[in-house]
Amino acid sequence: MIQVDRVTKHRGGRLLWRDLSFTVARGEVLALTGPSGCGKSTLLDCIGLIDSLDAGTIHVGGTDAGRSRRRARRLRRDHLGYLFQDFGLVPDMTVDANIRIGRPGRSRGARRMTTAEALERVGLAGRGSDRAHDLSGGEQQRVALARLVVKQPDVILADEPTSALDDDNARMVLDALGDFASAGAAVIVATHAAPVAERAATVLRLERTS
Ligand SMILES: Nc1ncnc2c1ncn2[C@@H]1O[C@H](COP(=O)(O)OP(=O)(O)OP(=O)(O)O)[C@@H](O)[C@H]1O
Repeated sequence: MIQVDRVTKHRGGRLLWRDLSFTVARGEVLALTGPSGCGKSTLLDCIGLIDSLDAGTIHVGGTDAGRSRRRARRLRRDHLGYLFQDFGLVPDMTVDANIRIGRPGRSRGARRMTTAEALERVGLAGRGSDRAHDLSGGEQQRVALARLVVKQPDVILADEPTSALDDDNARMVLDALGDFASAGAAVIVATHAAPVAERAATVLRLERTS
């Protein structure tokens, strides 16, 4: 589902990674680990088509967006889903509106779940008209999960998704990521947390180059 081929990236004059290649299949969870500053978030951003490479290619579902912004936009809309450490919600918007940002995505199987059903799935039934900024951190990450539940993307990119959460909410997020993979998504998680990496089928450790 994700094919990373000989990618290279510099930041601020420093080499982050050179000629890096790997693949992530549907149903697979890959953990990206390594010391602070080694470029985990940057690599996720490149795979998520919100940052650009210096060299190499990344295919998402067989398509390389290359330099085409339109193709990148389509791939983001149709295939990619994100989960961030700081939740990535629009604070002044309602929970329902935040969940709808993820659509249209791709509906796997039969009917797409409604926002109300997705909220029930993540334990937030009836909270759709609350403003995102009125929710706790754990609740906000549940909203971000509900957005993925509705969108059902083929690829989920999660950047330190549990580091701002207590143990119960962290476990819920990890269970949900496992469920997305079981349903056929390719999942990549950047993390410092050993329990997160332990759940992944594959661990890719990046090193600091200097
Ligand atoms: N917008 C930016 N402009 C210039 N340099 C940046 C920018 N964002 C990050 N960097 C630098 O790029 C390098 C890689 O950062 P990145 O956030 O990808 O690492 P990371 O492995 O995810 O780190 P952490 O584990 O601390 O989150 C760091 O040296 C960082 O200072």
